[in-house]
Amino acid sequence: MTSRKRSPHDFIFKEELGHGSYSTVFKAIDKRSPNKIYAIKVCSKKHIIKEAKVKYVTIEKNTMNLLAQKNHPGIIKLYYTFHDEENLYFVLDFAPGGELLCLLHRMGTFNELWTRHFTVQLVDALEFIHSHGIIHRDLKPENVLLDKDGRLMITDFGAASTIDSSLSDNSTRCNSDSNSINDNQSCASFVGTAEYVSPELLLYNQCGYCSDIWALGCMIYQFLQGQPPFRGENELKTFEKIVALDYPWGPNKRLNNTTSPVNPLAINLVRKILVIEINERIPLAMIKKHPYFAKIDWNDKVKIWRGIWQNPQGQLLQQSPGVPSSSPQHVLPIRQLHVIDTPARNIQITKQKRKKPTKISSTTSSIVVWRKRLGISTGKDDLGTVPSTAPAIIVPNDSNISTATVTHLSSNSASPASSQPIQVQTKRTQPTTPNRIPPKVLVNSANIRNKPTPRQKAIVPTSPAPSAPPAPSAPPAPPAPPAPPAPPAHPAPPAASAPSTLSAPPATLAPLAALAPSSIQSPLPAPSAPSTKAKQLDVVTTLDVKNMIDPSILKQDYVFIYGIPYEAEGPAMSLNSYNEIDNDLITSLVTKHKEELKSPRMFLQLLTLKKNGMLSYRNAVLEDRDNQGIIDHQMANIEDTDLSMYDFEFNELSRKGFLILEKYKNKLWFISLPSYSILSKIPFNVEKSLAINNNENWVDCFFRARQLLEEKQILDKISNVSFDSKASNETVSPSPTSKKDHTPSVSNGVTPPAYNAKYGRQNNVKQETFSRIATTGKDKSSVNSAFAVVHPKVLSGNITNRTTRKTNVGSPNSAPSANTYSNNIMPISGNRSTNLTNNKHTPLLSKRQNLPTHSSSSPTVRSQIKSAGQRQPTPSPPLSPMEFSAVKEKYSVPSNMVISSSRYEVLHTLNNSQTNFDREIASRGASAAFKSLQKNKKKK
Ligand SMILES: Nc1ncnc2c1ncn2[C@@H]1O[C@H](COP(=O)(O)OP(=O)(O)OP(=O)(O)O)[C@@H](O)[C@H]1O
Repeated sequence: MTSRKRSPHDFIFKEELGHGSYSTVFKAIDKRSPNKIYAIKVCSKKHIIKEAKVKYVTIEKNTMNLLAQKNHPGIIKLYYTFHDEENLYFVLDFAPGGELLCLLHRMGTFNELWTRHFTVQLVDALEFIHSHGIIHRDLKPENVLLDKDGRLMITDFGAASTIDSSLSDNSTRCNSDSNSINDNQSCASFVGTAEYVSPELLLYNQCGYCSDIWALGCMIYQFLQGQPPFRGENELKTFEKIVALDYPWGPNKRLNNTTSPVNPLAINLVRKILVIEINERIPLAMIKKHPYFAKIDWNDKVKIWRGIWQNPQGQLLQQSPGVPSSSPQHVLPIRQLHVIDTPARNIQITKQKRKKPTKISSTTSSIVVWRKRLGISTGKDDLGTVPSTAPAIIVPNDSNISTATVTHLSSNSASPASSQPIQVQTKRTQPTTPNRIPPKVLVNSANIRNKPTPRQKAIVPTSPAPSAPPAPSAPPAPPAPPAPPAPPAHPAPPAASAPSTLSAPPATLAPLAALAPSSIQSPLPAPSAPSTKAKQLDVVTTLDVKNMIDPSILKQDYVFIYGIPYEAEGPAMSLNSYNEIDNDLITSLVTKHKEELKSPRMFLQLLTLKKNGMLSYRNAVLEDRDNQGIIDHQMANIEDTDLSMYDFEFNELSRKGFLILEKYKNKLWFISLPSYSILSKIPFNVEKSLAINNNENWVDCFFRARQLLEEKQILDKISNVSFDSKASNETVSPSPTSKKDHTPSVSNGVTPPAYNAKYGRQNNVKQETFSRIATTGKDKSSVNSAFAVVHPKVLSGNITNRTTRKTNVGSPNSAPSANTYSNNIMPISGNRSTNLTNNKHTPLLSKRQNLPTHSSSSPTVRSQIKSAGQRQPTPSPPLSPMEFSAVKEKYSVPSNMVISSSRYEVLHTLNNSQTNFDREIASRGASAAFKSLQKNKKKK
């Protein structure tokens, strides 16, 4: 690490890359050497102290300092640290590829080659970390970032712990066949993330290098299966699964629904890692010798540390033993992945695919509660009563349950239980239904479909007219409709998206299992009759399917619709200034039409959102009353780049929620959700209950629709590409650094993405994707003032996501977890009240919260950070036609590249405004209207 004193003034702060529980990370350029781009982690001192995070910051700094002394490609390097009155600053390697988790979620699972490639790098990096006496303790795909070439870099050492050097020397730490265990106080505290926490920490308050290895095993599994092995409905259930080794294997399932068998060697490796007994858990040294890595030359660091999209097929990532050569290899070409190498990566498929792993808080309450429940002593960290004996862990009766004894490893017998062996009933073998649907899905399925929601109850009349004609608008249930696809927002357990395969054993695995060396146990259980549980699942699924009205509908419900025409006039404004302006525009229009909006409408409309993105409505009353057939009025297509969505709580008398859809140059659509009381007074018979998914929020479903479309586009592309040498020789888009030099209209450091007009337009690529997040924070207060504006044209707008731990405000790579949209969703409503009655208008678009304070930094730095964080507009330099074509040429990308929304912005802008780049901007509609509105304000 360089000792030269640096300060915030030495850097130009650009856009925010994300934030963690106690920090915000910005991209920054070194003023002294502008070619150097860093990630600067800014930690507000006040916040750190208030949230009692001092310990973690210190650990992180010390650990990274230690590791930075020796360069290792697999570790994010800490270059400088400094502080001012307000903040601490960590200057780090910039990882433009974002989190490995994002990549994984984009792809669903990694194929054989990628899994091995990343695992090899993880093992090498982990070995390096361990060789310095450091246990990471929070290894997970979220804490692994990617550099521009797709090389992974481990980060987030806030939970790290050092092994007392007296306990083991270098050779025994990681190169020997033993797994060191550390039971010193700091090491045994509860840190980590529920899904990746090791059994020794859960059971004995202990962790060691072996705990990182456990997490590595979880990650390998996740690469192959798309989600971590142990995931319960809550933390406690997750812990139960961990100590019971309860995890299923299914085929490697890709986003395009193709499946390929999992290499039995990989399964074997994971099984050797996910072992409760730490002495039996395979150590790193042995992992390297595992047949899964038979062709890896661990000494060839250059080869090992090639970026994933630098790897020509067949070199490092050779076909491995155990996998038939005919097995499908979906390897993206280099340029396909370049999309994540730019700030413009905001395709949201993935994050929505998962349930956010729960980070175990420093209070460790979950583990303490869990242990207490099981009567396990929590040793010195236990604040509760200590039982005299440690009872067996109870897991549900299952034919696969075997009993294993986990001996207590601690020499420290602080608690009476610690000297007792703990009987753990452990599922050593794979469950009989490898493809079983996770309980969560069953619960959802049953609950959602079979139990009426409050709203459903409300709209079912107490005494329906017996002669009521069948709903004319209800399309007949198709004879064998496909089961509803799992919402993209859900993690993709193999069976979740294909309920029809619930009880079927994965046939694709069978031939592969036969190929496995005899020493390797087949991952497949012997085919057995489906369990009662599975049968129940089938019944539920069948019922669900029968009950489905139209599988193409994502959501359908009764609403009041107001279409308010407005004129888009006045000069255009820059994309970057749109957000704030737009907010005011909406506020103003709501004010203007408040009387109209407040007055209840006579007729409810049945609003329908289809999975293809089409939004239409029909008059529920007329159709229902007169049986006149369905007249669907098209409103918009969700993927329309000119469409934006807003969502805020209306909270006025009977109104429950409020949603605005804006269609450029057309109308503002105000969609109001009727309250239960209104619904119950509806005079007509709606008991046919055309409502579908009415327990889900509209905006969430819009996101889902977009997500489905996005996924489809990506899958279309992925399925069309092949990974050959030709592809790898083609030009790779410029690095973010080089782009910058020629980037027009760079505000907040968001470089214009590359674009290919020919491809984007002519091939009918839907470039528009999701939005960035406008505002969010971990704490409720920040979220409460959040208001998401989603506008694809404005660098894809903003989404507020109250459940996401991290939010990359201003960074397109900040796509919020897709899962949050579908599971926890409701990104925004409830917090953005527009009090029309009092005629007070809370700003609809709140400023970003949770930023570190910068008041004591220099005005320049402050303003840089501020502008980076708050996305204030910066003037766009005009481009001459020649410059324009140079830019266009420079950023043109191969035709197989996914174009995300930000790319589209530039594409669109360049396309439409060759001569007046800085004036003719894409969002001419509402933005222009608002300009005139602003003028009016000024006049007043
Ligand atoms: N070096 C980096 N390069 C690029 N992006 C980064 C870098 N470091 C962090 N980020 C981004 O910023 C986000 C926040 O990082 P940070 O380390 O502050 O939080 P975290 O470690 O993920 O959270 P916590 O420490 O609360 O668990 C990350 O999720 C990542 O997306």
